[in-house]
Amino acid sequence: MTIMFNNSAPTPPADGSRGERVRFHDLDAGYPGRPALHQLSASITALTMTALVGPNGSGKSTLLGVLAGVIDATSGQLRYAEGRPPAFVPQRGAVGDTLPLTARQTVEMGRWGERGLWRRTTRQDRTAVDSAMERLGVAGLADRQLGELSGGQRQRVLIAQGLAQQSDLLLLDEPTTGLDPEARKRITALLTDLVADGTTVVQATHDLDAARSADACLLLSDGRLVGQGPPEQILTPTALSRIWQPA
Ligand SMILES: Nc1ncnc2c1ncn2[C@@H]1O[C@H](COP(=O)(O)OP(=O)(O)OP(=O)(O)O)[C@@H](O)[C@H]1O
Repeated sequence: MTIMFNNSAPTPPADGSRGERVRFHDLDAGYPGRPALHQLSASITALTMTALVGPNGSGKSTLLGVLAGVIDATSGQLRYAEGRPPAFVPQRGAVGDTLPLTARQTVEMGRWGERGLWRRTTRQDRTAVDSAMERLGVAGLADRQLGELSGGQRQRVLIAQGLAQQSDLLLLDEPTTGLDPEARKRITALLTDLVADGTTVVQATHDLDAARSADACLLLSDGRLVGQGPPEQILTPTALSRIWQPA
């Protein structure tokens, strides 16, 4: 497995086209005794929103994990354009309810990669945490225990943790799952704003409205990439019914 970094910055070239932020080729990945991704090749355009779509078990979280660097690919190539290390927002259900952490402490964990566990918090850390919490509308929840928050509040705290990392590449695993339609819309609008502000966003989602508002979709089925392109070309009724057909 090769991981490469190149020197093309993720800013749009003068002709208005956008560069690639991430490219992968023939990527295989999985878990002991269980291959989950097979020969995936695609690119993520900088400063766009990409939706990873597919049925349960199709490999969306595994692909996000590989892009985030928390799961090792077993073969293939993964190339990042120059930029900061990705920020990863895991599925809400993957974060324990019983962790004795306040909302603010949870967001502060987003700064660990920058400052390490032991260095004292700097003014820059505090500013990053404050601004992420304000942007997600969770500043008023700072002292509440994470486990006491509603699903939507907890989701916003986790996204704030991702934002506090101040990366230009934000990877989110099902950020709108389990939320009411209003909360889903708010999070989708926020992600769209982040793209406009210079972030490349990749989200795994079962929310077809969110996927349709993305710039590009990667459609997965059984660990294989079966479609990539603009949502109107990929999320067609035929493709969706074929992929979601009961076995
Ligand atoms: N920790 C794990 N150990 C072993 N196998 C796993 C593990 N996590 C996922 N898998 C398997 O890898 C495959 C892909 O799972 P993955 O979680 O990436 O799918 P997904 O598309 O994100 O699913 P969902 O929509 O249900 O979240 C599935 O067959 C799944 O059973």
